[in-house]
Amino acid sequence: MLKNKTIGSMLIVAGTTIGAGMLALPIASAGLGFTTALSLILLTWVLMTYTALLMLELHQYADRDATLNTLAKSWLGKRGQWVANFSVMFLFYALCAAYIAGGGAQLQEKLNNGLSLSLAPQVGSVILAVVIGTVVTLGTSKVDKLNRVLFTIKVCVLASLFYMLTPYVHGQHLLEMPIEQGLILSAIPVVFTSFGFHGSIPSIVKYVGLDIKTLRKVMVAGAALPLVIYIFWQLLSQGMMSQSDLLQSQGLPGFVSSVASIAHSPHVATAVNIFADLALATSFLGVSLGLFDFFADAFKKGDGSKDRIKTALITFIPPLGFALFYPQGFIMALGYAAIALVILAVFLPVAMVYKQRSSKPDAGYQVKGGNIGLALAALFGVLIISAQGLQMAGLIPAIG
Ligand SMILES: N[C@@H](Cc1ccccc1)C(=O)O
Repeated sequence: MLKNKTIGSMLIVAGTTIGAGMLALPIASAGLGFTTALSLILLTWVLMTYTALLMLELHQYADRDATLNTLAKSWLGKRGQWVANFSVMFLFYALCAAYIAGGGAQLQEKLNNGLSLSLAPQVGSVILAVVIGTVVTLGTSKVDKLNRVLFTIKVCVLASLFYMLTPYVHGQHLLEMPIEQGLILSAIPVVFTSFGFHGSIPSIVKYVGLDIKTLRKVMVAGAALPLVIYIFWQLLSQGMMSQSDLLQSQGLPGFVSSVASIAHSPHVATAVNIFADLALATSFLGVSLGLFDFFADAFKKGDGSKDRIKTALITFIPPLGFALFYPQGFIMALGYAAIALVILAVFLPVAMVYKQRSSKPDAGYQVKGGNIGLALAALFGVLIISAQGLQMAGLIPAIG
């Protein structure tokens, strides 16, 4: 059973991580050249795995169902708790709203085409929110089961895409250098967000139990799988087109049609679209699970069905409302999501672990790297926030 949960949890981590961010990667890193993009991806992966392990270092002394709210309260006091709660809610509501709006529109289009209906996009959003909301309310083991199915299909679709596209990769495209140094800074927040899953760590701890050895495996493997997939994805996207062609593609649909026309195959476009839908679905599952458990803890809701339904309403109604009434307002909110993610996935773990290590010198599990590791992680956090700030102020090119 535990082994089963270990694999399931690893897939929840990988499924949450591989989402909208991966779809944005080829365009976000278009002007970097393969080597630079690869270095940035590797560096971000190290950072995110490191901070996920820091979270485990914290969880080992806390209750099994502790969340960022309780951890921040005990290590950083009321103000820290406030910052933690605000960043979790901001990040998760923004992501859920974006998934509901984006996924809902895709679902509506499929229903209309498949069943010759003429539903409004909002209907798609409502259906998507109700389906995912029901699964999350039914419990983590149901999320695990659905996620396994979706994730397996997602990997198969991706594998067939890789198979179809590899012949079109040209080595010389991979040797291109960055077009403009500023583009590196612009790509940082997108790459960083694409490796994000940290809000779901407390849910995984609650599900697996406080077995730090197993949890470490879950985090390391769960973050390594996206790394491998992202590297292949970069090889394909940057190997098939020159940087200038990539830079000219108009968002994801433009990128998909260029790829499909290079491969002379409509199947490629279908596969990318299916993959995009599944990426949104698994990421939405993981993110809403994290938000659900966060609220259950914050409002002291139990695991009875009445309480779970109440928690589900707090989790899903606000982002659904935003998605229905302000479908476009989220591009901006997503820009800020990177900042909330730096707070939640870098600054808070670093600060809490620093405090915990000073008060418990003979700690059980301790991530390697000491204070230098903590300082470097914090420094990267500052760099990411600065990159996002410069982009918002219009001082470096914005992408996506
Ligand atoms: N990594 C996710 C986004 C995400 C960030 C932070 C937490 C959870 C999910 C994506 O690419 O879509």
